[in-house]
Amino acid sequence: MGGLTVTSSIKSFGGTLHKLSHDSTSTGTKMALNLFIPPAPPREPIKMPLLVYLSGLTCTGDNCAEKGFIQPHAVKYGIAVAYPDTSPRGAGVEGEDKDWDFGTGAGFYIDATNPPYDKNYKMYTYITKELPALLKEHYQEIDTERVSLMGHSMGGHGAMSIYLKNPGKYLSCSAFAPIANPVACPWGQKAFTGYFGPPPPTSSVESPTPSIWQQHDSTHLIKSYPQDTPMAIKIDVGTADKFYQDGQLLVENFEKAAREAKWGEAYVEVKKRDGYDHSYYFVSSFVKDHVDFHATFLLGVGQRRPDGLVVGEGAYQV
Ligand SMILES: N[C@@H](CCC(=O)N[C@@H](CS)C(=O)NCC(=O)O)C(=O)O
Repeated sequence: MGGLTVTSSIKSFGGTLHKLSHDSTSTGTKMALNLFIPPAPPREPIKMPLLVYLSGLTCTGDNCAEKGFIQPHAVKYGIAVAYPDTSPRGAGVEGEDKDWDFGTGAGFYIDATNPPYDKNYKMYTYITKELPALLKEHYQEIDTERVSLMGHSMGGHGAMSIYLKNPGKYLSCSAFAPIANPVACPWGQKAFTGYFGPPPPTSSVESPTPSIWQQHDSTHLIKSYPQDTPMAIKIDVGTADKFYQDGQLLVENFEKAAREAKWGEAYVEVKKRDGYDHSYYFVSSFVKDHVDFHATFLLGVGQRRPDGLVVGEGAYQV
């Protein structure tokens, strides 16, 4: 895993944003990472939980740190926030810098299996294994067992697919304008072809074994998510989002699959936001709702959902 370099530490909303860099064993490259730590571990010896924010196409960990405004809400609850990068950078893979929606800045939070991307494009392992281990080693005040996922666009796909692929591991999941059905949209099809190889053959009979494409598609994953496992997903999408209008997000396909799998609104909440676009003006407008939602699960403030589901056993009170 290697050491961690603190490039700078910047005070923000009473907490500190640490700009970090480390040599990644998953990607074989140096990875940059932002980590926001609220003012003080508020309730020692209880550690602070972690919210991981996954960014969209072309982003680094800086976009949301600079204009997502999660920090004041994270300070209120005493939650640490990690903002990882969206891909390896400078891996030297041929073609990785050709397009803005594939390769550099577009890692899709999967482990590529298709050469030449299969050596470095291992963002799934990076987010699920290396990142928590790194933070556990270097930031003892963070509880890497209490983690929730949040993301935007490609990062919404990352948050949802990682949540659904690991039932019960993450406490909650939320997404702004997620790529919710990548196997069926141009962005996802391009990325999955490059990272996994050609699309799986289509058949009128649903195969019992999901293809590698389906194994990373939230709309497919929710169909087999175990009914006896906690489920907490919150999604917002703007009606003036051009990518939504162009069929890149397909949130309605995910919502339909969720309802067909009997997950009602108390478990999978989807809100259409009238007139909002795809940008951080949209993300920052609803970020408070998302952090409030995650705090319910991360801190166990003892809320009971309308369906009777008790969320978060009171670790401590806000
Ligand atoms: N470069 C693309 C847009 C990419 C884009 O909108 N990326 C979103 C995530 S999918 C984003 O957050 N961009 C960075 C920003 O707004 O700060 C274009 O020109 O159409």
